[in-house]
Amino acid sequence: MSSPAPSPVLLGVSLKMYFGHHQTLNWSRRIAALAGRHPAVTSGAARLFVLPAFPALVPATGILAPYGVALGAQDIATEDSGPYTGEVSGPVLREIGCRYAEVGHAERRRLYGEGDTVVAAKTAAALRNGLTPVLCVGERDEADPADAAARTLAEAQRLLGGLEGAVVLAYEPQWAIGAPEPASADHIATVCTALRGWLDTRPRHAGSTVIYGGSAGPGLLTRLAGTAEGLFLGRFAHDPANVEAILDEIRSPAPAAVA
Ligand SMILES: O=C[C@H](O)COP(=O)(O)O
Repeated sequence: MSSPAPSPVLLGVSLKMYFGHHQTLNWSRRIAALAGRHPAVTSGAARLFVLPAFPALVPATGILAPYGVALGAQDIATEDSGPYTGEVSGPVLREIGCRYAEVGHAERRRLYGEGDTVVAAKTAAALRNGLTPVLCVGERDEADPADAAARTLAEAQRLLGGLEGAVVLAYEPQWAIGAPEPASADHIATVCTALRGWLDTRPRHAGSTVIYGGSAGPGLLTRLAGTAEGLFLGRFAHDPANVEAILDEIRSPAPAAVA
């Protein structure tokens, strides 16, 4: 009997606020072309999602969605409609074709004062609107792997406590974001394994995925050897050649033998 196919590797990219509008669309065209021809994507061994700035969501969906690349927002309002100047609601994100909404990123916590209450409310907003939250969790200061796992697990438990639905849990140790190198493979494996183990005890989060972000780039997936279910990429995805190098690390299923 053949063993079941492994779950697809999930690769997400947040463009944060790095690119101009036309630059975002040009980059999206290159990623679409890559997704259309790379065997890791065309075989279903890898799934891609992209989180551009809000104004690019509609045109980038037109470019990327035909190649199976999902789109998502880098933020979401806690409320679904009303007098919330400057916010973008879950229903609108859903209406324009988003599949994901990022919540809890360290930059939003640090620069915009978002705390657990807001992060949990944004996670709930994504779930009730049929969007998969990309919920970022991770320790602020460098800690040993066991300590980092305990802190990150407690954070995930706090944020997801009363909620139900599949999430992407993005383990992003804050000290590894914007750094020259990611956390060590051993560190990432310890924390992601703890998160996965907890999710496995929660049927209400069936279908969830644990990925790693924080200076992730080519070579890391291989070093992680399946201990994370994907990567959340930042700067190192700006060059599509790096995205291609990461896809090259994902083994595509061999074509079925002709009888
Ligand atoms: O959203 C992505 C992460 O914050 C990682 O960004 P980075 O790879 O540029 O450190």
